[in-house]
Amino acid sequence: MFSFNISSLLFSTPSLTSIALVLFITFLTLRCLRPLFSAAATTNLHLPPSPPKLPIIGNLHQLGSHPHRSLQALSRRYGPLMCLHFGSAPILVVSSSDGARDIMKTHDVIFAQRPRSTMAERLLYDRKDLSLSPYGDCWRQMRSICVFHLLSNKRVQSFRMVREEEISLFMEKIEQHRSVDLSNMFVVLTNDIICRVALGRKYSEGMQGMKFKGLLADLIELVGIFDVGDFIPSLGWINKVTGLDAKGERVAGLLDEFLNEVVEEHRRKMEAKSVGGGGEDRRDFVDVLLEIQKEKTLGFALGADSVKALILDMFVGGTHTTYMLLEWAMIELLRHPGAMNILQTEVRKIVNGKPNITDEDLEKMQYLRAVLKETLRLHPPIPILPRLSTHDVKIRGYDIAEGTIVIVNAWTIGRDPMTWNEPDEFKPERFLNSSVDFNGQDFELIPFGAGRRVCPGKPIVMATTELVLAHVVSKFDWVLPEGLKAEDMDMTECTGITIQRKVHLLAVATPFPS
Ligand code: HEM
Repeated sequence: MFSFNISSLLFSTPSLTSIALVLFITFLTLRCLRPLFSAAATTNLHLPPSPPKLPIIGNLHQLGSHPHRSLQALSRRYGPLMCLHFGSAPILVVSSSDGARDIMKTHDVIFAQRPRSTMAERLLYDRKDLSLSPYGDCWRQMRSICVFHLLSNKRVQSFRMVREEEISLFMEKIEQHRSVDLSNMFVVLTNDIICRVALGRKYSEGMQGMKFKGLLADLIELVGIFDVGDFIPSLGWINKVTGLDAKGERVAGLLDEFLNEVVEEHRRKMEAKSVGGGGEDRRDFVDVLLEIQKEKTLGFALGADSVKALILDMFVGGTHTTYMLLEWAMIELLRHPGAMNILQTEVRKIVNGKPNITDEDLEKMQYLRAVLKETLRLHPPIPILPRLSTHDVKIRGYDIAEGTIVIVNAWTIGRDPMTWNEPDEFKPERFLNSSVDFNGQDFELIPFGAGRRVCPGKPIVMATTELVLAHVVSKFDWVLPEGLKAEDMDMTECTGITIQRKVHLLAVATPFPS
């Protein structure tokens, strides 16, 4: 996604070649002259070390197809705080837990902003959601809705039956087929759970289901896309030529249509006083948001676009990430039969043949929690965390200017040899007698981020993944398909800014006890 070739993009369309050439030369000239004017202002600044950069694109060419890995390699050379340029935009890359603490704790208010993304703003109602909302009153309101009304422990608890029903269907499918594509199955499971929790029902079958599935895939792809125009505005026109702008418009329009229908359906039910089948605990996210909107209980008006934007946040933040965590956990367990064995022994002993796994059972499963932590340390689904500085500030003696984009590389931090023993090895045991947690207080493990912008979805993630994994490993024994050895598993990651394995995880299940 990041490894594009600027010259081929510029000159691939013959009819635009001459315009492109003029723009290119004008921009290049301006770029070359600019340092002459700005040098005087910057000479007294103490800036972090920087790799040499190219005209126009800066260091973009160094990001490669796996930015978290390329940034790790660069940080080994230039240090845990380094300055890159994406086009002309300065980017501070943070690759140590100390640096992350400075950004996300000591100076959290200064870095509580997100960098702008034209595509994500188009899809998420011009930042009326939570994840892109500029830090301020509006963000605070969206955040409180998410933390207290949608994703609180109490609300997550209220959806236990949904999780149990979906997991039970998932287990039936495994029982029927035995030889399964676990990647696909985890995608369907996490989508179905979030659909029922957020929208009140599943959208996985029939034409409507197909349409929604396609739209969701487009949304996730587009939100994560690297938009060259955000960093080199004079090249923004490329998106028109490649069709990216048109695709963004089309997907935003279709999603809006879909969400309008969902909201209308919920309104009609509310008017008929049959919300979610009765009882406060059965309300889905749309019900809760419409009630807040109607009753103005929070002391501010919640706009129609904010309701739809928040729903999309739940899908963008909630589906892909949760499925990736489950997939990586199973990949690592299949590659490490010793760890799988310890986990199965723990879970089976606690479950003790009961059909259901309770919250009290999960509480006792320490190795299960250690497996999930170790998976998130090695494979944080969102490896690089974006922030933006709103003031000039000194970090570790370096001057960081207002408007600098900051990338905290959670992936590199999770594999820092100064912090972790054998950092590239999968060893859940390291967390058994350790107080290190991923709650945003321990900066050596920040898969959910930290500070004001920390992920609000952690309670629902843990409630879902612990229950799924406990079921999957206690009720079945697992092996790789015949002929595939654990050491030969292809661990190549997909290109892009999330960490996903390229090939699907196929595995064979045998019921336990057999
Ligand atoms: C394994 C699963 C997940 C992981 C690893 C994850 C990770 C993250 C990370 C790293 C951030 C940025 C934090 C920062 O900048 O400090 C974030 C933000 C966010 N996440 Fe998650 N997330 C997960 C699941 C979820 C779920 C299930 C939801 C909702 C249903 C969700 C909703 C959000 C939202 C709304 C934000 C933006 C918060 C803000 O800007 O104030 N996430 N997540």
